[in-house]
Amino acid sequence: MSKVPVIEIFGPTIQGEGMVVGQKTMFVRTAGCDYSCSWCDSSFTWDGSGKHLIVQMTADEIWSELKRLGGSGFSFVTISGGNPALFRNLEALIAILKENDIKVGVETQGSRWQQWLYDIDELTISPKPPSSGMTSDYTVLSDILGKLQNRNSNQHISLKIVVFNEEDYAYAKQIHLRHPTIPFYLQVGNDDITTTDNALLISHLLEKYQALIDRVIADEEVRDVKVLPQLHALVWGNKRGV
Ligand SMILES: C[S@@+](CC[C@H](N)C(=O)[O-])C[C@H]1O[C@@H](n2cnc3c(N)ncnc32)[C@H](O)[C@@H]1O
Ligand SMILES: Nc1nc2[nH]cc(C(=O)O)c2c(=O)[nH]1
Ligand code: SF4
Ligand SMILES: [Mg+2]
Repeated sequence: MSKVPVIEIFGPTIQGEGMVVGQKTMFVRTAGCDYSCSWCDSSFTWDGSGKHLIVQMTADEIWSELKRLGGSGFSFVTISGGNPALFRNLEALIAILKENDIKVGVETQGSRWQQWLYDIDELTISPKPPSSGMTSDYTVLSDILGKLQNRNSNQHISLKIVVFNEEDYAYAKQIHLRHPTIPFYLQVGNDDITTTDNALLISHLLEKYQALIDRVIADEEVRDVKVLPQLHALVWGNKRGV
């Protein structure tokens, strides 16, 4: 049976970001990314520092681990990474989750296409702004968004862009204006991804959140937008596996 490199499986926790923020969910995090964002809060998935944690797993093995950790106490699984869209083989896991009436969320940056993206219930596409150091391939992004437009109405897609500065804001706005019908989320960038001083981090992130809200309030051209912090960072700081 085909395998996928998994670096962590955890939960139940809550989805801390984006369109289903607050949702009780399990997480499956794949290893490896085609990007290397300067501020990636999950760089251990691709920079070698988490190499010893990577396990090649079949879909059945992943499902068993999800049940071992979550028992019968979950109905939602979020697949993140790294970039999970690097792996065609995830189709087997998604099939098992569907068979068991589990809703599936995916976090990906919109740089790679997979057929199984058609089957995701809550799909977050998160193109990367200039501060990441990455450059977006707009052709690939538009192609992916175009393909996903006609899925059935109980499947949802959103664009979620992390903002660290004014240039990032301009980038996010441009993406939104190119794809005005896709639900648009702005997320506060965490610029201190190593601190263990939660009180300091949380007050800092709340200040950043306020600044991002103020930016949106002042912008008459950006109307249909949701502005969110990373809720998990406000609750647990930079802790991993939550
Ligand atoms: C770690 S990524 C994994 C999935 C996929 N590679 C992606 O970037 O969408 C999950 C989410 O965390 C966001 N993220 C990563 N580092 C962050 C940071 N320092 N502050 C805020 N959000 C961050 C990403 O933009 C993405 O939306
Ligand atoms: N609670 C929680 N919510 C999250 N939303 C997106 C995450 C990610 O790293 O992809 C994440 C995460 O790592 N934890
Ligand atoms: S695309 Fe996602 S996982 Fe990859 S480096 Fe950027 S934030 Fe990290
Ligand atoms: Mg994260």
